[in-house]
Amino acid sequence: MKTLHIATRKSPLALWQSEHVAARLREAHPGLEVVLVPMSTRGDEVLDRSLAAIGGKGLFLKELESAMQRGEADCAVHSLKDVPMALEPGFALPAILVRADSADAFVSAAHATPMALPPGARVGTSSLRRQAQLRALRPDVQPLDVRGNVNTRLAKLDAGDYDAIVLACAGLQRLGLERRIRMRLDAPDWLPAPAQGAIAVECRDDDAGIAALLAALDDRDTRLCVEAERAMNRALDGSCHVPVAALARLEGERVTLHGLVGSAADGRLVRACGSDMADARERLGERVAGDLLAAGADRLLASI
Ligand SMILES: NCc1[nH]cc(CCC(=O)O)c1CC(=O)O
Repeated sequence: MKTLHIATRKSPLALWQSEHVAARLREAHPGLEVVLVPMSTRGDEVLDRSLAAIGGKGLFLKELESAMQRGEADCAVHSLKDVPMALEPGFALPAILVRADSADAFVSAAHATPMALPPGARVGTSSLRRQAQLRALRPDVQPLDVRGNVNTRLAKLDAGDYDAIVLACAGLQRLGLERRIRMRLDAPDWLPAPAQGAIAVECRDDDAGIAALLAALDDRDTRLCVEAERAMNRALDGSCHVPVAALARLEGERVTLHGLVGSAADGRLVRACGSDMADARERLGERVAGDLLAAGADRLLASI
């Protein structure tokens, strides 16, 4: 086989994840040459506006997808939580790697937990999902935007711009920064982004040879869980643009899914939970989404 080219973003976390995929591919296919093709995306370059304002999650993928269409790359590595619920036509995700830590992390030098923050504390997170859950716990703290990669956000915390920030445990662990985690924010009380902690590999859907190579890295248990989470998110996307969080767990052949939608403005949260056989994971996701809407997620949207 020729050399496999992996398109990747250039942030330290993106490069770690792509090197990880490259190493797993070399193990799975001895003799296969794998190289990275690092590139910049609009989501990385435009840092002065919120992601929602410049076009959403898809911005991290577009340049990588164009490289695959031009034949400059065979596949691209993503954090699955940054991949839109509807993939661009012509692309597929043949590999979802075994999930790392899915939890969010509370990061602060001075304060051990969100409850220990002083009144009015400044907490850096641009994620409306994290802002809503923070305000539910501590209505008095001020969530403030912080864009940029993980290292940039930590540098802003260290410079005193914030009293604390919230990041994904998985990103900190991959970068060797696990010591920065003061407290894990665990499910079901605090829920992460759908598919947080899972790495996915994308390729063109007409490239059966590449898809077969990548499929060697696919982890069935992770896929079953993230498909339930993403089905829930997809079902809500049509009806509301509010922060969504979800986490599914597999026990035997049963998937249990916790979901919530929230308001970043006032910290109201609506929660739902359900469980079903793994085969019915997408219907489970849709059912939990329906329960969230029935429990008030629709009214929450109307009041925003
Ligand atoms: N939004 C950026 C992003 N995308 C994926 C991760 C973490 C790694 C993962 O979820 O697999 C992060 C950083 C963060 O949220 O702290």
